[in-house]
Amino acid sequence: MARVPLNFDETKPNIKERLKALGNLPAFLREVYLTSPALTISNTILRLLRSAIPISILYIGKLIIDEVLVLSSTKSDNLNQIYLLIAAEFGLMIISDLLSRGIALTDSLLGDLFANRTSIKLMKHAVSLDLAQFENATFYDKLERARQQTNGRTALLSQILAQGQDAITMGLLLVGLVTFNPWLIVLLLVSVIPSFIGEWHFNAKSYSLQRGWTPQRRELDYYRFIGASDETAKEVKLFGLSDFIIERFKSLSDRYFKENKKLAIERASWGSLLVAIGTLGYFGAYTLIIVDTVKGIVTIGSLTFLAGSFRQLKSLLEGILGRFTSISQGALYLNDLFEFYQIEPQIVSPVQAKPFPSPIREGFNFENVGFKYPNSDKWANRNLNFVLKVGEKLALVGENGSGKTTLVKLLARLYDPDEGRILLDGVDLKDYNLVELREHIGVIFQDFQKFNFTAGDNIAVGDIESREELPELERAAHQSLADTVIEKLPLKYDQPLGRKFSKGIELSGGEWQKVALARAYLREAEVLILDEPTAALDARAEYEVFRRFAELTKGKTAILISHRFSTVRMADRILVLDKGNLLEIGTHEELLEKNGRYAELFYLQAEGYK
Ligand SMILES: Nc1ncnc2c1ncn2[C@@H]1O[C@H](COP(=O)(O)OP(=O)(O)OP(=O)(O)O)[C@@H](O)[C@H]1O
Repeated sequence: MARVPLNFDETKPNIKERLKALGNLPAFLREVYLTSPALTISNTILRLLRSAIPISILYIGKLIIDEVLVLSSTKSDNLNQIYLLIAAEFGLMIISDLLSRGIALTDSLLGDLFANRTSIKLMKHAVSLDLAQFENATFYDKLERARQQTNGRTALLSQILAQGQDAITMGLLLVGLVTFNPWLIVLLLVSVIPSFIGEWHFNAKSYSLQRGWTPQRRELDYYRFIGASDETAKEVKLFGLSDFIIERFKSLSDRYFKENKKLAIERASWGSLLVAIGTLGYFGAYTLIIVDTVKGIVTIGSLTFLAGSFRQLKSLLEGILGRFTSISQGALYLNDLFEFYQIEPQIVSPVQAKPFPSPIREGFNFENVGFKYPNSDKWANRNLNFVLKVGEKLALVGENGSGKTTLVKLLARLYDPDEGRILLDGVDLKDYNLVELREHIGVIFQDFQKFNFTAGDNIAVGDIESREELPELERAAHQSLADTVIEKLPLKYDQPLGRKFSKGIELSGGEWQKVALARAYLREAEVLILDEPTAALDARAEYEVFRRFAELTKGKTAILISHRFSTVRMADRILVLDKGNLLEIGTHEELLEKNGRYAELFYLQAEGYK
């Protein structure tokens, strides 16, 4: 979707920039049309028809009054013409109501569909972006503002369509007015322009305020969430954090309220003054029409027609100008949405991507790999040189923060190295098809997601294509010991897990871990990565998991991260990381013999168990 580039301080757009943002509207309308061509066309036709109603009603009203005057002055009792006109007026009223309802209906249907379509597009785009982009606060501000656009823009749509409709109605009324007295146009402008200028000015201020407050609004949402959520309730209660969180929420929301209040008061005061000026213009026009009637320049019927037209024109013009400012404000908000769509992922498949080498022949080769997180100056991994042979089980060991998880994130191309490269069968990982690469690597992270889905779906997320294949799910559950957990659930594989929705059952940490582990087994991946998969398991379960792991991953390449040496020693080789650097690598025996860090940590833990 095209977007008008805005090179300015976007929190304080000036008039030119705001007009420029209107350039977003064609792209927006195109999106609306694509949402439902049938509804968009129906809505447009209904509005076109509806726009001719006001002048028709007014004109028939004029004809009725003139006819009444003729009849009463000639003392005629032939009322046929009058009855016909009244019937026509009645018919128009009914049609007008039907059209308005049709417009409201198509508006709301189109609005709902558009909001859904935008939400889906937003989710699709968000998931295509890099993890690195999610680690940036500015990105979250953009995402937040874009998300607001999904519902907020429904109103914009009705406004744009109503604008077109009112413009046509106004054009027709204006023709009538000009025919009688061109001066009325000048008075009309005097009666609406002052309040338009006021609206324009205050809408700009309100936009700046809203936009400038995006980070704080996110913060408020965060306090609202941690202050009242099942995920945080335990700690909030035990640590007695409620008052602390409420106080932070209160002080921030009070500041927001004060700023909003100041603007609202300013707006109301100026608004009253500007409307008074406008009313003066309105009464000027009214006087002019009355004087013309008294002088006999126009008929009494025309007096009612003109006064009615003028009143309607005034409110239409006010509506159009007022709406114009909110449409231009809406167009500025659209920038946020289109800007979000324009964020491009950096980690992508190359144009001529190589297929994943299935089966892998040699393995991975880390060549001087270094990586810093985007928001950090510290190397999370540096100078990594080692080979992970196909079929090998490699354990990663190291203190907290030594770079173990980062290493596997690089392997799965969640990030790309800043230095050096990772080769798979002699080819840079970046040259492979990204989707295939991720399909062939099964990773279970220590902070795996506990989805509030059914137990079956919680396993199926490992390979969502096999969601309907119960035997496959059962196989994976058996391999990861999750079957013992699921057997005890009343609804078995159909049991909703988590507490967010009704009928949901919460599992213990270890039970969740078994379910998550099944995801890795479900996916027939050639490379399996388990990042502290057993941290929450009891000793017996851990032993059993690893006995099976060794069997199940025969011939597969696997990486295992663990702080438990009983687990680690089952690996073919062990890589010890220290502050992101490779300190030692070798078999359990070799490293013990070396008597370095591994041996030190191993004996330290063994000591603890004595
Ligand atoms: N998303 C991130 N943004 C910035 N820095 C990060 C991020 N994730 C990790 N780090 C930093 O990178 C370093 C390595 O982290 P990593 O998660 O790889 O360690 P780890 O060895 O897996 O630790 P643990 O044993 O605690 O799981 C740490 O210093 C950490 O603070």
